[in-house]
Amino acid sequence: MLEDKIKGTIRDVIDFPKQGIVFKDITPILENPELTSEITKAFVSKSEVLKPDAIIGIESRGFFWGLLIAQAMDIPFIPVRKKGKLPYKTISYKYDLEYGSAEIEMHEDALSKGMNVIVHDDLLATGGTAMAAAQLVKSQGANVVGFSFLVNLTFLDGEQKIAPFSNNIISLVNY
Ligand SMILES: O=P(O)(O)OC[C@H]1O[C@H](OP(=O)(O)OP(=O)(O)O)[C@H](O)[C@@H]1O
Ligand SMILES: Nc1ncnc2[nH]cnc12
Repeated sequence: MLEDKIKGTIRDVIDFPKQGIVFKDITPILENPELTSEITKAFVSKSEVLKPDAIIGIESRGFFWGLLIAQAMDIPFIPVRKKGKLPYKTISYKYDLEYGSAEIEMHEDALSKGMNVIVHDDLLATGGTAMAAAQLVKSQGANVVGFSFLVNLTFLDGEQKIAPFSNNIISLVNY
């Protein structure tokens, strides 16, 4: 089963980046092209029914599959980046993380009104990051038709935070 293969490949790193955090390191998956491609196909088959016009990928680990999914679906990929990284005019949103706080940005012309998008990231923890990205989407008059994550840390209840934007929450692996 794909979930077992993913779980068997993810590496737990204890106390990174802070004491008490068990960090889910997905980099061993990226070293396995076959598994990476299998994951892309799984995301695409679960995303197709939502008929998105674009995939929003969140820096930095949301870029790994975000672009692969968008390419496979032949739709645009839109990067959401940490503050100060995007060169053109931006809109921004501040949020809390499992281990700190951050601010993310999107180019102000990246979305147009009425567009339907999926917000993608590697991992859902408290949901602060995905919610911030969804806020950026909504502020542009576009719609979040779903979220997709490789990993959902269900014990942190991130789904509760993002469900008001869309109930379509795809996750390939749950802990
Ligand atoms: O649901 P949340 O509590 O908001 O946490 C999830 C976010 O945290 C991680 O990113 P991180 O900020 O560590 O940055 P990175 O992807 O650049 O490593 C992860 O990739 C998600 O973006
Ligand atoms: N425990 C965790 N592992 C990997 N990425 C994370 N992002 C937020 N919490 C995380």
